Amino acid sequence: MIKVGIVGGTGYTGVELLRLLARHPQVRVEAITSRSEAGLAVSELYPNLRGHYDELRFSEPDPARLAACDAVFFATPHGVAHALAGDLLARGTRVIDLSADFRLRDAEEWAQWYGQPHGAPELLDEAVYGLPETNRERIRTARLVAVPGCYPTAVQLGLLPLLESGSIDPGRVIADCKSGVTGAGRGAKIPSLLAEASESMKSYGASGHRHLPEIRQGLGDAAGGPVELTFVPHLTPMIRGIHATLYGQLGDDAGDLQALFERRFADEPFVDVMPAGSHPETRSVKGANMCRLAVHRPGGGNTVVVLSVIDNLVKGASGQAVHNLNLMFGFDETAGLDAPAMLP
Ligand SMILES: NC(=O)C1=CN([C@@H]2O[C@H](COP(=O)(O)OP(=O)(O)OC[C@H]3O[C@@H](n4cnc5c(N)ncnc54)[C@H](OP(=O)(O)O)[C@@H]3O)[C@@H](O)[C@H]2O)C=CC1
Ligand SMILES: CC(=O)N[C@@H](CCC(=O)OP(=O)(O)O)C(=O)O
Repeated sequence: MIKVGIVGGTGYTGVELLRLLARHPQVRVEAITSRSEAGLAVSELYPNLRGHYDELRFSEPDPARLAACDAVFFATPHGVAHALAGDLLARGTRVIDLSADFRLRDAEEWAQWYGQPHGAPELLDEAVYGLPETNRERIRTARLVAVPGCYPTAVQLGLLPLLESGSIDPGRVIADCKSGVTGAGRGAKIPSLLAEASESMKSYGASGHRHLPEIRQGLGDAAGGPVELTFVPHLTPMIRGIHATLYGQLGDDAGDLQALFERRFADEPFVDVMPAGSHPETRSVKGANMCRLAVHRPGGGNTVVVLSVIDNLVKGASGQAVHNLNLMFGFDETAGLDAPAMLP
């Protein structure tokens, strides 16, 4: 049994960590922080957790208490892990960061996209990008893991087989993505109000979203060179879910794409390549640590269309974070993560 801490326990990804870890046989949540709810019992704020964490209360972030844990999750806005991760690592606590603080390898690029200087550039060399489907072996020994963003997870998984095999032109890739409103976090924001977000849909960040450099970095690694990506995110009136529709231009010698995808993900417990002709729905992954993919070649032409769905809070954040924890501590990869999706 290991002890874990969660910084940012009142947000959507924090409470999702609690829900998943409640079923984890080898993990005990020892500390959970919130500055605004310090002193409150977890089960009082989140009655769905009654009976699971009855002794646990939110507390102010206390470095000594966090350092007594084997691992600490950061489910906080960007910048928070920059400030605290170095101290925890120095005291022997491993860090799993759900924010974007350590996802980009280049501190200058991070500063440009996040509008503030990188707060811990000295840790970037040892940070491991926590996409198990590409980095499994490095994650096992990592002390600091940067859990990928939600859009970056859905987009990279959908494009990896095509770019790794050189099947598509890396100069012309399009990712048209839709997210539910929990992607924007639990903080009060006007665009997340029911009257603003329901019965409507809109794009945002079309000329540059902060996930663009992260996705480009990952796809570039897969392709072995730069990838020109057009990425347009949209806000849709659903609570959870990401739907990515991905377009690539095939070369003349593209083979059996269905077989390519099935081979690439044959041993992956959290990627499901659906039968040819499928159209995965976001509700088929709601609450589950799963990415469902379908690959299409409309009219047998040169454009490949990949459909990729995840739950932004599970495979797009907290579930993937627990998967990383399982790898880092040598647990069964699926521990705490074997629940199927909820339908409807
Ligand atoms: N929502 C999603 O779908 C996804 C989110 N992420 C990332 O995960 C992180 C958390 O997201 P989400 O759960 O949605 O965010 P929320 O806004 O819902 O929650 C943020 C949490 O962080 C705490 N917090 C805020 N500021 C600080 C601070 N300065 N020091 C310590 N704690 C702080 C808050 O509690 P309090 O203020 O009380 O301390 C709260 O518990 C973000 O970086 C986000 O980008 C990644 C993938 C998907
Ligand atoms: C709907 C919505 O607002 N989504 C967020 C992305 C989700 C997220 O939390 O970003 P990370 O994965 O990088 O942490 C956005 O576009 O900024």
